[in-house]
Amino acid sequence: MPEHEIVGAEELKDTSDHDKIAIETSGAVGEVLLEVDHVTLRFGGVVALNDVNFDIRRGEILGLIGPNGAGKTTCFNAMTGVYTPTEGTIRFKDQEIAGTKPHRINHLGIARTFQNIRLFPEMSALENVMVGCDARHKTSVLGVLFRAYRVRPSEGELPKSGIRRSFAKVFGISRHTLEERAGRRRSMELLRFVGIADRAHEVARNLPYGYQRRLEIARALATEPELICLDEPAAGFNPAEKEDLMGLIRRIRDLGHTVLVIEHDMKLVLGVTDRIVVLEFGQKIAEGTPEEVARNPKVIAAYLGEPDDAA
Ligand SMILES: Nc1ncnc2c1ncn2[C@@H]1O[C@H](COP(=O)(O)OP(=O)(O)OP(=O)(O)O)[C@@H](O)[C@H]1O
Repeated sequence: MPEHEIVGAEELKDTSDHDKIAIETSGAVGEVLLEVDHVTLRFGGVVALNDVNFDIRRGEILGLIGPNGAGKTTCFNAMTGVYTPTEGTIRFKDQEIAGTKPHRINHLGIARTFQNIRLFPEMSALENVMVGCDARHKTSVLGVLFRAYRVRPSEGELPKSGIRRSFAKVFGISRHTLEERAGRRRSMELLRFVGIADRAHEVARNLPYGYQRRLEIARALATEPELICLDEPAAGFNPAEKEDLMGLIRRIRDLGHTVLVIEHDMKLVLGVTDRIVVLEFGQKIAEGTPEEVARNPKVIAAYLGEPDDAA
């Protein structure tokens, strides 16, 4: 008898229950969550980041903007363990993370999406998100193989009736099974949350572009990150899709996540962020509220000559 639950039509209704996917945060809104402390990063002779300094505060939506080649992606990569700063450091929840491996940083509570979508193309949308949920599971490989670690299920976790129910009552249910069921339910909830639950069982490579972008976000959210970094989430979106994305970014924050967003679309950045940090040629040239940044002469000068991006 399969231990997995089959997701039925009932679960495909677009009625995301935010309480089920909200995260528990370990600090107060407004306190410093991540600190980029005088970071310099060189690639040979290229100084991609030059003494960059800023904070991300818990509960905010922070925009990281700048013209092409300003150092935004390099900054993301330094925060998520892809690159180690040449000088300076990065702290997350007061812990130094510069030079820490990406999977460890993810475990500490930072997730990201990529400029170029990176999904498991042959897996379904639901499975892609379940991979993210798996990252939070406690069961070891041996525990999974032998289903050795059994726990006493709550009433809601027991099979509805029959011999399986009696068996589970006496012998318990393997922790792996319970974790997998919870992961599947949570993944489905996340697909509803980002608005793509109607195609949960389609392989990722067959999904329309906008669905793939949202799927990447759902997968990142599945790891329950306190900080989620979105790298150009609106790339390739039309105006209506950008409007929807702004709503989604706000709802992600409302779940308890802090959001960092790199984006070229100024209308979106100015419309959705609480604060903005501006880079140019690897240096921070401005920081402030969207209104402050929009009227900063250095920012205006940096964007002159890039009329397409400033559209
Ligand atoms: N792996 C690398 N090796 C060498 N130089 C690099 C590497 N990654 C980035 N750079 C250089 O560092 C600088 C900053 O690049 P980065 O990709 O961080 O900018 P960006 O602001 O994200 O630009 P875009 O908006 O075009 O994505 C650029 O001059 C780029 O050529």
